[in-house]
Amino acid sequence: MLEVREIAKAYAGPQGPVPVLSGVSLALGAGESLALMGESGSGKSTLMHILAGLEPADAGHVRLGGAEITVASDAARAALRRDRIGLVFQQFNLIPSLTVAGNLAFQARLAGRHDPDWQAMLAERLGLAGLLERMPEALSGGQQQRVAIGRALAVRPELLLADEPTGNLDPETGDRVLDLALELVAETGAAFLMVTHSERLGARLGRRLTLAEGRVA
Ligand SMILES: Nc1ncnc2c1ncn2[C@@H]1O[C@H](COP(=O)(O)OP(=O)(O)OP(=O)(O)O)[C@@H](O)[C@H]1O
Repeated sequence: MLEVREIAKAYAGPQGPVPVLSGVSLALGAGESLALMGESGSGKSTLMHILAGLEPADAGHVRLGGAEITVASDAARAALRRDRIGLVFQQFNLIPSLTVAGNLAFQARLAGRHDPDWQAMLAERLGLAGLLERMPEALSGGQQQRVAIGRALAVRPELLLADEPTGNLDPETGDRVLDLALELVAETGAAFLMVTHSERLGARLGRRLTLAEGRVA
């Protein structure tokens, strides 16, 4: 489903290109989960941005269900991200002017796949059914992150990418949010890749992959 081959990426530095990723490969099947770990600066966020099509790679391939993300145009990458990828960040990134219901529906509507029954089921499972008309500013951190997960899953993504999704939550709330995310990705058959610094959280995912200086350790 997700196939990553020999990804390379460098950023321009004052003395020439500084390599950040050097030949990173991985594969993730439907319903599988992977914790992406490694020290600060090892390239985790850069890899995640490339997988999401938010940044181009210098070399290598990312394929999601047969579609090539790496060589697609900016517009094609944006469409792939909208239609097939769910993204969850440490900062919940909800749209402040939309209610919880509006946030949940946002990406699915853009993708032309808004399904009120599926959204209602997600809201119920995520404990958001009583909060649908609230604005994000009136939610706790854990509630906001549950909305972000619901919004990402509402589109029924093939791939759910999460960058430190529980990093801004207290450990107990973070555990509950991760439990829900793991349950829902298992049920939807999405592939799930989560960046985390936490060995404890990483151990809860199916596999772990550690980056060190831009390579698979
Ligand atoms: N836009 C950019 N321009 C130049 N260098 C960058 C850019 N983005 C990231 N880097 C550099 O690339 C390296 C990897 O960064 P990245 O954010 O991927 O690491 P990370 O493993 O996610 O770190 P952390 O755990 O601290 O978030 C770092 O040395 C960083 O300074």
